Amino acid sequence: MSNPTHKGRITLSQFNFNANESHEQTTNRTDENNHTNILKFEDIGAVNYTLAALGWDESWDAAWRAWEESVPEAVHRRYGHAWVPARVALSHKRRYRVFGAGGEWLAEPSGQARASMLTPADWPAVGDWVAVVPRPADGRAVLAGVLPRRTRFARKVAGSRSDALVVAANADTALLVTSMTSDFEPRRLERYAALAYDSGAMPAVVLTKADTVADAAEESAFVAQAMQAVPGAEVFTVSAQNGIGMDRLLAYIAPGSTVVLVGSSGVGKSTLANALTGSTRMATQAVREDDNRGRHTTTHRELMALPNGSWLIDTPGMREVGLTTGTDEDSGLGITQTFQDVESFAEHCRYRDCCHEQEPGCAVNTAIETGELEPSRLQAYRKLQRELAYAERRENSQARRVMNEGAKKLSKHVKAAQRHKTKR
Ligand SMILES: Nc1nc2c(ncn2[C@@H]2O[C@H](COP(=O)(O)OP(=O)(O)OP(=O)(O)O)[C@@H](O)[C@H]2O)c(=O)[nH]1
Ligand SMILES: [Zn+2]
Repeated sequence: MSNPTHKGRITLSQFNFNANESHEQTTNRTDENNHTNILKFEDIGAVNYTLAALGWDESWDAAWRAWEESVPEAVHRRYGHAWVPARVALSHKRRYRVFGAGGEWLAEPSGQARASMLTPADWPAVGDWVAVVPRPADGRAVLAGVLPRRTRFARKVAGSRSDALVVAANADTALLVTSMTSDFEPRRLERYAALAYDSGAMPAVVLTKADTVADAAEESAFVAQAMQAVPGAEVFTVSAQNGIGMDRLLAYIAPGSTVVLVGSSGVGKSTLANALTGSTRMATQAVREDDNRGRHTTTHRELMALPNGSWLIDTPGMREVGLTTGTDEDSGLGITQTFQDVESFAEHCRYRDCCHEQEPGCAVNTAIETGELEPSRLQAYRKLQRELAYAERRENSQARRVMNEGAKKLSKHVKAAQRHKTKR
């Protein structure tokens, strides 16, 4: 596969940009993005990828055919002969910068597509594969549909609604980034791992700032704790400062695959993204191009090509991803996978509903007594379960409120209709 390369130059018009797509509080990072933006491309065809280079494979082919079959006849007649697959590289207020075979377009959903986007989670997200109908004349395209996602990172939309907004789609790997400093916090790593498993992406741990670690022994201690926090995950130690460990990390990221960075503020995600992409310019650093008119150029992309032919998703939204429960039956799956060790002991508890408190025959407590299991693991497990239970309760009460409101409205209607009837 040939290396994807960026060609040409993108000129950005000043546009009030809020990458979060909703009018809510933004992070510093998004604030910095507020005035750089995306919509005007002077150089159509500035990128030139093949579908395979974008991550397309046989199973996407199958998904594409299934999607085409699901599309109503009328839509087929209107667009069917002209639509092509493309991948969302940047999203902005329900407009999408997409990469397709040999070009990029600014895509907007058709009325038909819009009608099928019932909740925010149905809207396209960075990393999504979409069907677009390009209009070669002006670099724009109609977005006709979104292919079902393999994986998704979602976060709650701020406010009272419990809708989730997808901030990164179709990532194969989630790099859980944390630094080997006093910030290091195994419990947080566990939470991020649960999040990754829930998304469907495979977690790997990246321990940053290796240059600040005193010696090999200290580094091994960090690695050991990370391995314990995320059992079975690969652990990488890197320094973006001196480049140590970067080759090993890059080698782990398969060509054609998509990785996403997950981690708290300040752990070095942007620096890592820079080091991985080999670029010195990032989202936050728009370079002044034409002082007279105050224009800026930037290479800012949320879907970024890595030199080995893989893709990195770094969206501002990823920085606000929190624990979401979701309503699908596999919610809680993430916890199970993050706490494989705790749960494998729990299988041997005498009682199926054992809470691992004081119950007789509790295999988890036995494992703690024999030193096979760290007490902190059980504490973290309980804490995460409590948080999930809390989130579920909150969602349920929200659902009840919505239902109550609906019922009130309905009874108003019924009463009004009855009054109307009796009048007549
Ligand atoms: N010594 C050292 N410092 C680093 C390294 N990587 C990042 N830093 C520093 O850590 C600080 C935070 O790095 P960022 O890359 O901005 O962290 P971030 O995770 O993107 O933070 P947010 O943008 O707030 O989410 C900066 O001062 C970096 O210079 C490293 O490998 N070694
Ligand atoms: Zn037990």
